[in-house]
Amino acid sequence: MCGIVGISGFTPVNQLIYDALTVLQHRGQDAAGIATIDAEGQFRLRKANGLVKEVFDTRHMLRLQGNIGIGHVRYPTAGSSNVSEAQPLYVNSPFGITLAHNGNLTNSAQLKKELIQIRRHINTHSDSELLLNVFASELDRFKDFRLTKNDIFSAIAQMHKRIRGAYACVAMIINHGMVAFRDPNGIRPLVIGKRVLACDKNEYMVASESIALDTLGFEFLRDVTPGEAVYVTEEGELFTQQCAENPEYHPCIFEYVYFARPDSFIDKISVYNARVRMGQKLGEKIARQWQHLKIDVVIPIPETSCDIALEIARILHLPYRQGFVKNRYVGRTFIMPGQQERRKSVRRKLNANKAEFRDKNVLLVDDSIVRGTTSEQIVAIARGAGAKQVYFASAAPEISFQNVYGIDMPSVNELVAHGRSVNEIQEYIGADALIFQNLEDLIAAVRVDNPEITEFDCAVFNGHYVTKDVDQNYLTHLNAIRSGQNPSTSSSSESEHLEIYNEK
Ligand SMILES: O=P(O)(O)OC[C@H]1O[C@H](OP(=O)(O)OP(=O)(O)O)[C@H](O)[C@@H]1O
Ligand SMILES: NC(=O)CC[C@H](N)C(=O)O
Ligand SMILES: [Mg+2]
Repeated sequence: MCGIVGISGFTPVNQLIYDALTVLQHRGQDAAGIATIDAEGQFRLRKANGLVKEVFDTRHMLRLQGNIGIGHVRYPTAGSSNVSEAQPLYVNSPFGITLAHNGNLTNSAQLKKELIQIRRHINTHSDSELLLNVFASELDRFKDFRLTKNDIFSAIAQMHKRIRGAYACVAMIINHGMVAFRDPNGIRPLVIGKRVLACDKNEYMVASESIALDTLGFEFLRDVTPGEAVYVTEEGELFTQQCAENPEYHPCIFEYVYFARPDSFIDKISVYNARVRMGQKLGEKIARQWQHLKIDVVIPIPETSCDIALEIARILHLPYRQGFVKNRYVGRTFIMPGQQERRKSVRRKLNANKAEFRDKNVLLVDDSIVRGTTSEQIVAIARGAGAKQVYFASAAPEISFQNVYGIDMPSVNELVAHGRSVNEIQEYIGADALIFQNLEDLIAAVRVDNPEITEFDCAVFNGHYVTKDVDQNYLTHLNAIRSGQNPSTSSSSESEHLEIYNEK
């Protein structure tokens, strides 16, 4: 679940994009990158593996000159974690184009074949490189050196016909400006904002989450709608157009469960309110089904489940206690690459506050159980801290199906709920009782703020893929190519090499 940002302004954007990426860091911890266009019309680019604060030194920031730029934080879902697949990505034909992508394509093999046939070289296993080349090939159909806004919009309309999957993107075209677009199902989020300078000129910003606009002092204008494209010319003029033939609103429900920050609004829905309502629904289910259990205290598993657990405690009239202390210097474990790394990090990240567990029946609450990495260890930690009984509640239903739209769950074998009953999962994680949210309740909890959304992408829970192109063959193939894959990150020497190649 990567984070993307783009700013088209009249003042230097390097620091603004850096700040936006730090706010979007929770969406990707593997690599970060920024590209700008300088006063001579040249791209400046810096990208490497690592957190935003590790990737950009002062010397990089000084080189990232220009009043227009885009940025990316990466959580890989295709190819590898290698720095060659870090974003923004770049092509030099038919124009200099850089692009940053959040999502995952489902017809990559087909696109690659088509691109090779029209003599476009693909150098990595990144689906985003394919997407960029499809965009470039569609722009190549226009022979005038200067593209009009209609040319750009019709190139995106053609892309929507060729590309399947999830994609929220921001790009820059040399001599033209900034372009952003969202796939026809709106699976990944994208918002647009503006700020007005003292000289009365408008600067525009697009980002994965509204919090990036808040932090940078941009006014939230609206969500980019599914299938819609945004074009801000070099002169700062904004144009938007619907480019999909049959757009539908199917945002990914897992953004609300886990990915997005609680203070974001996605498609008019407050992520925080959605989580509180998840807590309410789950609390009510616990009250109905666990009357026989005597719970002493409700304890969240920081950080994402805190808002949910607080509401459960309120519904159950029980105390809420911070039984686990989170090490603030360890990032999100679920989006780390490799199971070994994820396992080790849970213990480094969370430690029990023993006084909250001793001789108590505790209800541990998490937003979701995916591979069971967190829950399995946390139940053992709670017991080690002296808990009598350890009950566990998940605010999301059982995750039994692969994700193909930008969450790294390519293999069902990794999912603890796949092929297991609730009792078996309970046994696997070592809890004394386990309860999951119902899918209808999760959907109801999220939908309240925006009833216009009739169907969310809930594929990980129900196996229904909204792009309608995902069949068992594809899922089996995905399982085979990415099962247990633990892509290595690049060495620092590789990264330096790339840096010299790309940077002024
Ligand atoms: O079953 P698993 O495979 O362990 O995945 C689920 C866990 O991972 C996430 O936490 P994470 O540490 O990524 O981030 P957080 O601090 O935002 O909760 C999520 O909130 C669950 O706690
Ligand atoms: N999580 C994402 O959005 C990943 C984007 C893209 N598929 C990549 O792997 O780089
Ligand atoms: Mg968590």
